[in-house]
Amino acid sequence: MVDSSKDVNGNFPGDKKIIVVFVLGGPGSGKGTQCTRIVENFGFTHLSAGDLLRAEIKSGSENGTMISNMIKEGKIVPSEVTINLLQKAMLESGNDKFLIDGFPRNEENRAAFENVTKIEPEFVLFFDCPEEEMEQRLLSRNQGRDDDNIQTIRKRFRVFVESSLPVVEYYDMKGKVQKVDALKPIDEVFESVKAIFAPLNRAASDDNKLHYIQGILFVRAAEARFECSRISLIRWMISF
Ligand SMILES: Nc1ncnc2c1ncn2[C@@H]1O[C@H](COP(=O)(O)OP(=O)(O)OP(=O)(O)O)[C@@H](O)[C@H]1O
Ligand SMILES: O=c1ccn([C@@H]2O[C@H](COP(=O)(O)O)[C@@H](O)[C@H]2O)c(=O)[nH]1
Repeated sequence: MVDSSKDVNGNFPGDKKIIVVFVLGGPGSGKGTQCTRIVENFGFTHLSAGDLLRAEIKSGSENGTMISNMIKEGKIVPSEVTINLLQKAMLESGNDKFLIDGFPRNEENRAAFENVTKIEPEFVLFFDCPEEEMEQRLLSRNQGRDDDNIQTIRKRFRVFVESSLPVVEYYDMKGKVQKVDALKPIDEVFESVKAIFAPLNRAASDDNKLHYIQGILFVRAAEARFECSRISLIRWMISF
């Protein structure tokens, strides 16, 4: 169901802070695996751009054949298609915290997303893993994906180095990249990930406390104003 607090153009209202974390890393670096754990522990909604594109193919959409051909070749689907799917999924989720996994894939994806949504990522979670390890993981993933074959895997690696790494470098220049050693076992990788997300929870809890204190002060001020008016009224009545 679409959240009615969003406007008809699908924009998030200006006063609502939307938190977006881009999750990037080579194919098979473990992005999806770690996102599942982040969702369980930190209340984010996980949006895998690849999963959304695969669902679009299955839905029988008019873009299905084009998307399917791009995926088989390891190529990047046009920005407007992916951004549309992401925006729709964000609005439908009702959440305000998102892990956007496997996007932006190139500079054009990045600029288009920021232009359309006006959202800058909180940070980029970057899973750093050697190609040999990623290749082994993808070849034994066994999820029946059309692109988990050695020919397409090699193409995906090339696209990652040529088009996606520059996006990571762009955000690194802005001091927004949190790099994780993804070669370690799953549990150890998640220990590093937890350390990155924990401060976000603390900031949210501090924010809640601040709002609570502001609420109490507001009530006390209202009570004081009421008391002053009551005294003025009694004085006025006595003066007769
Ligand atoms: N730290 C790890 N050590 C060993 N295997 C892992 C690790 N993390 C994930 N895997 C396994 O590697 C495979 C790829 O992981 P995952 O699907 O999470 O990667 P991904 O980065 O999301 O891949 P893609 O970009 O292709 O969608 C899976 O079979 C997963 O179980
Ligand atoms: O933003 C995106 C994300 C994905 N693609 C295409 O999908 C495949 C698979 O992506 P995964 O992240 O591994 O699930 C990818 O190789 C691209 O062909 C895309 O075009 N844009």
